[in-house]
Amino acid sequence: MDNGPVLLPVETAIAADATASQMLISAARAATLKLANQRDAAEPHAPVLIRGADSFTLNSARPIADPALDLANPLKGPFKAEKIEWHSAAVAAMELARIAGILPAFMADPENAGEAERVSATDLDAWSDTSQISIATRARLPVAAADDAQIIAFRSADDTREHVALIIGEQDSAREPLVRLHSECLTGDILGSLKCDCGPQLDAALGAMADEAKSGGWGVLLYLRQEGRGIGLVNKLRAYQLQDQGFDTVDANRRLGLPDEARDFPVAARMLELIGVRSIRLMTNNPKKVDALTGAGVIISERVQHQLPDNPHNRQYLATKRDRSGHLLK
Ligand SMILES: Nc1nc2c(ncn2[C@@H]2O[C@H](COP(=O)(O)OP(=O)(O)OP(=O)(O)O)[C@@H](O)[C@H]2O)c(=O)[nH]1
Ligand SMILES: [Zn+2]
Repeated sequence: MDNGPVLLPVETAIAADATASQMLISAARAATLKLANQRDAAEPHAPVLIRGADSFTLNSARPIADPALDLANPLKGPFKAEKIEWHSAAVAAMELARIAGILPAFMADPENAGEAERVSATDLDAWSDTSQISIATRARLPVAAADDAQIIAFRSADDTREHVALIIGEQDSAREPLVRLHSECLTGDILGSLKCDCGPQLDAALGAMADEAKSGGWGVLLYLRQEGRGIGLVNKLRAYQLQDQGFDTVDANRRLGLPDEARDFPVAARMLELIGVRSIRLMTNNPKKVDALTGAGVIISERVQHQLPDNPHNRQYLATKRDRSGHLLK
């Protein structure tokens, strides 16, 4: 890392013989490891540098990195937290781990780790620069909800995630479209998971847009490749495992040392801009989506409630949305 040491990600490292005297982990993880001088766990995604009595190996680092393994591996220690002289590099490393969808844990300045690839904290700025996003292609796409839909795919130079928009009905600049920002949820969208409300919300949004199109209006579904609110599929499933141990959605993410909300909504604003949409009616119960889009220059003339019936498996998830994440749910 520019202005910092070589950092070896514990989850994906293949250098079996690597050892290091220090590890970079999240403040949340440091709090769980009961470090005396840990950073304030109020910012669970913040970096903390730790040293143990012995050098870390990949085998000993893994249970330190992964809270989902805590029940099976009573933790070793003690560890002590040390001052980080390369703080901005450490913050960037935590963010890179989130974007890569891996556990935010690294061996610092490892031996026998092989060749390192140089990265810089400013690489992250290029990654989140929405002006890099452009329309890659469009095609007619008949879907179950509407057989005259059109799909638009987007690409960005520094981001491999391919976001898409589905346009239902005839685009009409004189009329505000009904818009839904849907964040990827493989478990809910594809497998019919009952743990969340994503699948029914997606179907209902497409249905509402089809109804709108029948009465001369139109709709835009933005399908954002920000699985698990931006922490990735594997980390979301780790959070599910922690939820089964009793943590709610917010605390499960935080315990993993990840933000409970890490989606970047400016991406959605840029997609709307590229389609030629400035003013919308937004289907959501989440006031933070409204604020984030408004902040990115989209005019929201109306928030359309988008609440679906609950089930015994997602009742707690929805209650957490309402009680801890500020969703306007009845
Ligand atoms: N980390 C994490 N992500 C989850 C969990 N359950 C669902 N998700 C993700 O949450 C995202 C869905 O959120 P959305 O339906 O867009 O909505 P929202 O911000 O809650 O608000 P609405 O617009 O009102 O639906 C998807 O990316 C899911 O993968 C969970 O338990 N943990
Ligand atoms: Zn879901």
